[in-house]
Amino acid sequence: MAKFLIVEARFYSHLNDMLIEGARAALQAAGHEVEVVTVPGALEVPGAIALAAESGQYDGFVAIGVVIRGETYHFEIVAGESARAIMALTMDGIAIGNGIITTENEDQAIARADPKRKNKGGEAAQAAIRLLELREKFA
Ligand SMILES: Nc1c(NC[C@H](O)[C@H](O)[C@H](O)CO)[nH]c(=O)[nH]c1=O
Ligand SMILES: CC(=O)[C@@H](O)COP(=O)(O)O
Repeated sequence: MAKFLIVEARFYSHLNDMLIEGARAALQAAGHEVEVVTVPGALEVPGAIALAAESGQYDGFVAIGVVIRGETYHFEIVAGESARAIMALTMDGIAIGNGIITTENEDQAIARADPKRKNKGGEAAQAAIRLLELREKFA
């Protein structure tokens, strides 16, 4: 059994609830322990994961959040920079699944957050589980 931390950017609560449901189900089905912490937005997720990884208390991480395009360039910054920073942490050997969905509108986000539809939360959890397996295989 491993210990996973879900770091959620709670910008759209109802969508996060679905993403977390999917992620938690996948992690628990694989026999892992799950904790959840909350940050304001997707830009804070990589930093929170870095802090938690430094603590040595967790084996893997799932980033959860929703970024929906608005009127300005800020979508590109929030979506792109959170993904880039999470990828950089992954390249440092931290097992992270990225479940921060980035969409043009809420309908697209609902389809991807719903565990009974595209289940992107569960998908991200499976990715984190696999990366942890590989880290242990290559250790
Ligand atoms: N617009 C969205 C944000 N914006 C907030 C940023 O993530 C960040 O919290 C703020 O800039 C303070 O540093 N965050 C999301 O997760 N989703 C959005 O749609
Ligand atoms: C993704 C965002 O930053 C977005 O929610 C903000 O909307 P806007 O670009 O209209 O300020």
